[in-house]
Amino acid sequence: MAKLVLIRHGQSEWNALNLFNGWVDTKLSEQGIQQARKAGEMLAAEGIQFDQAYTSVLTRAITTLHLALEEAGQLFIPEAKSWRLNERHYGALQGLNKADAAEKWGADQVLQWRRSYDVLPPLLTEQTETVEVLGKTYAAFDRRYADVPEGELPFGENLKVTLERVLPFWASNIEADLKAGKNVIIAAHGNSLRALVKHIENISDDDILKVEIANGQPWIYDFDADMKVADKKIIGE
Ligand SMILES: O=C(O)[C@@H](CO)OP(=O)(O)O
Repeated sequence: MAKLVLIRHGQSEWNALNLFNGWVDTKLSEQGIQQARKAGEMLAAEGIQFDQAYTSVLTRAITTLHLALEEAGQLFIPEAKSWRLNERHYGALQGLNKADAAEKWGADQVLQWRRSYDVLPPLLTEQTETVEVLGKTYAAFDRRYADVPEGELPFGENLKVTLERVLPFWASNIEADLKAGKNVIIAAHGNSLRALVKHIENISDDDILKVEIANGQPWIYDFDADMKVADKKIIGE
């Protein structure tokens, strides 16, 4: 039986400010750092021995993985990073305050953008766009995306599109490891993990709207030999 642990990164500086984050590369807040360490302690208490780690190319997820594995005494395991595990790309909403957006466009529209399966956010138009927040300029894209296949670089995604770009990596790496009996840990993001959870648990397009994944709370799945979920628990709730 192989185990899969999903961890959403600890609170980011932009989560704390209630800003749309998406692909903007923000850091963990102090609280986020503590949440990541706590997740590692809880995983150590579970006694899980990991064989492989995966994360996105965004700092908040990578840092969370490293802090958690350090606490669990398993920083030595192999790790791979992929843009396919990045947060859903929030398009032109990136850097905006979520409460301000709800006032401007209405709470229901913002809920659809944030949680629906197939409503797209307003899209970016140029690869060179930047986001200005509190006097700092953030690039929408940089050289870490140089290997993204032609035409696949997103300018804004809904959960459906996010799932479509996560799935090839799931099949080629994560599922392949689990089938080989390896225990896998993934540190990623609220919406890239919601997409994975939808796939793993076969959740309907409507019901996925209600699924929330909290910062730093590990979701632990046990898979049987046929890749069916034999057990699932969320720790630290
Ligand atoms: O801002 C974001 O990128 C995500 C996750 O932090 O936000 P939301 O929960 O609104 O999808």
